[in-house]
Amino acid sequence: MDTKSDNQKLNELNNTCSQKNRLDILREEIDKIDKELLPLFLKRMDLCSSVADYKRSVGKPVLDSEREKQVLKSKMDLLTDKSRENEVYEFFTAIMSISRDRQTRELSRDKGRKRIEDMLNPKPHIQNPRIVFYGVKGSYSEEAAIKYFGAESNRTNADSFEAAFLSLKNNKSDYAVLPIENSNTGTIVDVMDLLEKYGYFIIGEVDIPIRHCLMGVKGSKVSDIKYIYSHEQGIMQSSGFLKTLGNDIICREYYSTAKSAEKVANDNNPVQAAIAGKQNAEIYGLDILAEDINNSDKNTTRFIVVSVNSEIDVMCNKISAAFTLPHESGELHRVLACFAHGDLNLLKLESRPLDNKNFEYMFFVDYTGNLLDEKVRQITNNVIEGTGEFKLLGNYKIKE
Ligand SMILES: O=C(O)C(=O)C[C@]1(C(=O)O)C=C[C@@H](O)C=C1
Repeated sequence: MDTKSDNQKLNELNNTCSQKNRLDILREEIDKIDKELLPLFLKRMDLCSSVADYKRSVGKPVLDSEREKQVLKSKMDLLTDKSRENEVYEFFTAIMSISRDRQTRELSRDKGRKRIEDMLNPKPHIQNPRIVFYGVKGSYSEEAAIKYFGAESNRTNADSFEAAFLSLKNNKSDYAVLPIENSNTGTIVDVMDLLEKYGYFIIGEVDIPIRHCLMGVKGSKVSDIKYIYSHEQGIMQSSGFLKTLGNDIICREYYSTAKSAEKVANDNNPVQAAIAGKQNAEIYGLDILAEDINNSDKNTTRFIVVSVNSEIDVMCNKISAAFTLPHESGELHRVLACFAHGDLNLLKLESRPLDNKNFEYMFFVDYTGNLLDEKVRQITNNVIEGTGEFKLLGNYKIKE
C-alpha cells in the first residue's frame, strides 16, 4: 500500500496553511477596498435618485444612451493600461444598469401613486352616452354593450382595440366596451397594455356567455366547408369541434368573429364558413351549420367599460391592477401578504410573460375594495412599495 511519509504530510499541511493565510490576506484587502467602495456606491445611487426626480419633473426617460456612452468613454480615457478596458467597461455598465433599475422603480412608484390621485378625481356618469365597441356589428362586444347600456344605446364600432381607445381620446365616444378576459383562454393582454398606454379607467364590467356557431352561406352544408374563418380565440375555443371535421379543413385567423361572418357573407362562397355568435347569422344572412360548438359550455368572456375619467363612487368594490416584481424569491409572497393582512379578497391572480424579459412576468390582480377608503389606499400603497412597475387599471362595481 502506498502511504505518504510524515514529511510529505507536514509539507502539504504547511502549504495548505500558507495558501489559506494568503487567501485570508487577499480577502482582507478586498474587504478594505469594498469598505471604501460601498459609501461611494451608495452616494452615486443617491445622486441617480435625484436625477430620477429631475427626469420626472421634465418628463425625460430613464435611459440616456448618449450619457452612458460618455460615462464609459471617460473611464476608458482615464486608463493607462488598455488591457483593462473590458473589465472597466463591464463594471461601469453594470453600475449604470443598477442605477437605471432604481430610477425606473422610483418613477413607476410615483406613477402608481399619481394614478391613485387621478382615480380619486371622478367625473359623473354620462347620460345617453356614445358607445364604441370592438368589432363589427353583431360582435360579442356589441352584445356586451347592449347588456350594459341597453338595446337603444347609441353605438358605433371600432376595427381594432386601439381604434376604440382613439375614439375615446378624440372625444368621438364616451365609453368603450372591450373584451378583457375569457374563462378558457385568459386575459386579453393587448387591452391591458392599451389601458396603461392611454391611462384610461375601467368603470364597469359585464359578462357574456360565449356560444359559438359555425355558419355558412345560405344552403351550404358542413360537408362543403373547406375554409373556416374566425378570431384566433374563436378557433381555439372550438378546437374540439374542429377536430371532428377532419384534417382537410383549413382554419384562418381573422380580425374578429363577427368580421369573419361578414367576410363569409360578402365572399358568398359555399366552401367558406365562420365561427361566430348566433346573432351574426341573422345580421349577415347566413345559415347556422352547427350550434354551441365551443369546448366548454361555461365559456364566458368578461368585457370592460372604459372611460377617459374615473367614475369611482362608494358603490365600487373591485380594483384591477397589474404589476411586475423584482426577480427574487419571496417577492410575490410579500405582495400577497399585503392583501391578506389588509383583509382584501384577491379575486384573480394571473401571470403573463413579459415581452422584453425571458421568464419574468407581469401579474394581473383583481381585489375587493374601494380606493375612497383610506385603509384600501394604504394597502394599495404598500403593494406599490413592494412591486416594480404598478399599473392601477380601475376601481368599479362587480357585475351583478
Ligand atoms: O445621467 C443620467 O441621466 C443618469 O440617469 C445616470 C446614469 C448613470 O448611472 O450614470 C443612469 C442612467 C442613464 O442611462 C445614464 C446615466
